[in-house]
Amino acid sequence: MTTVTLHPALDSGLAPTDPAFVGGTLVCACTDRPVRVRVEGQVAHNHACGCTKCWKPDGAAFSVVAVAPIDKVTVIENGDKLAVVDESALIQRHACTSCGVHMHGPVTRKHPFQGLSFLHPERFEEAGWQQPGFAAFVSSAIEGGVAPEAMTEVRSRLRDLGLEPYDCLNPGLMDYIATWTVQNRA
Ligand SMILES: N[C@@H](CCC(=O)N[C@@H](CSCO)C(=O)NCC(=O)O)C(=O)O
Ligand SMILES: [Zn+2]
Ligand SMILES: [Zn+2]
Repeated sequence: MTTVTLHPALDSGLAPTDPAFVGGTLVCACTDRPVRVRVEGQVAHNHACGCTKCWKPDGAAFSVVAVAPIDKVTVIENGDKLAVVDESALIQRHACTSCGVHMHGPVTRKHPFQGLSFLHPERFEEAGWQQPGFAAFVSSAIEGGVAPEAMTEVRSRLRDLGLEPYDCLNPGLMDYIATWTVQNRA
């Protein structure tokens, strides 16, 4: 049986979250002119995501992705290297055109997540960022190439890490989306 690589920040156990983390700088993988993005404050709702849209390190089946308010996220260096991956997507993922790392993903459209930017906190130069709390879009990992037969083991390993696996978002976020939908009916 081949063991699926979940993600480098998951496979060897989660690092501690620092309650005093005040923010930091995300850096892409380029050695030449890396893109840097400043984030003020701690990230929220960090999760492992199995969807095909989120950026993953080479060989990883999951991304690690969190949110911060758009106004707390600023591109500070080499932003000319960024391009939007898919203009039609809800999350406007800005990727480094040299190394491919997604550096920020604002949601500006009318949506429950409007005003949030999706970030990959493992790209922080600093330690202490909020660790993932659940696993989302787990079944979508099959779309990304994980063998269906491996999914029982994948879900079991996620649970062992304390990351309850869901095939969409977690119940708190799904309830939030549904509540917003009711309140915003035309
Ligand atoms: N099966 C699809 C799912 C893609 C998807 O819906 N992804 C979610 C989660 S991304 C981070 O939590 C989403 O909200 N996407 C919005 C967007 O991508 O703009 C697949 O795997 O492709
Ligand atoms: Zn880069
Ligand atoms: Zn995703």
